[in-house]
Amino acid sequence: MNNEYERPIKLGRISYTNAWPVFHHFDPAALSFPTEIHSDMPATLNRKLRAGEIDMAAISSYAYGISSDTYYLLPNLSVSSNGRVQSILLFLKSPLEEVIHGKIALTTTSATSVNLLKIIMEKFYGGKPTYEDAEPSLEKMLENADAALLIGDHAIRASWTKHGYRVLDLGEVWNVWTGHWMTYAVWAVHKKTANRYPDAIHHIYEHLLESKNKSYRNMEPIVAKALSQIGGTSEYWHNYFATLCHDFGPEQKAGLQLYFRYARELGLMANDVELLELPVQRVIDNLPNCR
Ligand SMILES: C=C(OC1C=C(C(=O)O)C=C[C@H]1O)C(=O)O
Repeated sequence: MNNEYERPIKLGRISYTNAWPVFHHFDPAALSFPTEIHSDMPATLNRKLRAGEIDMAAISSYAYGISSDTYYLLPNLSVSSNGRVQSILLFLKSPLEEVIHGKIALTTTSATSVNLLKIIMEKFYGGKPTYEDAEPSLEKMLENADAALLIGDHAIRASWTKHGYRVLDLGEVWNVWTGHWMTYAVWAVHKKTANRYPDAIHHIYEHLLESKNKSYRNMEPIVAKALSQIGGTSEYWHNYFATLCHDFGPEQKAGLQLYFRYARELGLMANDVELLELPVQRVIDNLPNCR
């Protein structure tokens, strides 16, 4: 162990497939200092990062927004889409006109999408539904709700069942109403950790970016892993990873700032957000992957 570090750096990894292209080739053993990976659902990583139980993580963009003063963003990393995302889905048991004044069950794994849903329901559709947190299980959620929001692999698996419900893709609704990209997750690091261990944090960042670049040069290993762990078809996964974007450039930032503005207007968020990025020690090549 390098004596400069009194403790391991703790890195949170989203357990859903949407983050795999960034993490797949990331190997903590290749680093010259101890790094621990904490895999979890986004909402859990949001809480752990906020509490300082981990140092850096992929978290919900909403969770970044409400605590942006304590974090740096890792440049050029996000989970975004320009339209359909395929894994942020509202399943409608009742007609949309009823849902917007009815009851919606919300997965406990999300923060960005639950607030995106509120923006869509209240600002775009002029509704005022009631919301209820629920474990991510479609049939259970719909037992006493008019609609259910699922994200990530829970949404993907549910979309493959013969459920018979109408489905809204929130990435698509957002894009139709705003014309913007939507960013669901970002990579954040505590400023105090980054200031204390700048070399370590920069190194981890470099490895994450290299992992992403490698994934985008060849998505096959990630598709194969998704097939064996989740199921589905090779075509489905190639299409899913092509739909997502893992960069965080001007277009993604503009979409996210609009989301933050709408969240503030609805009282879902109190503060303005400055997207402050980790100062990089040297320029690292990024293989652009957003279309
Ligand atoms: C595209 C997705 O992005 C995500 C959505 C998140 C949220 O709603 O808080 C958080 C992280 C990502 O998992 C997804 O989960 O399907």
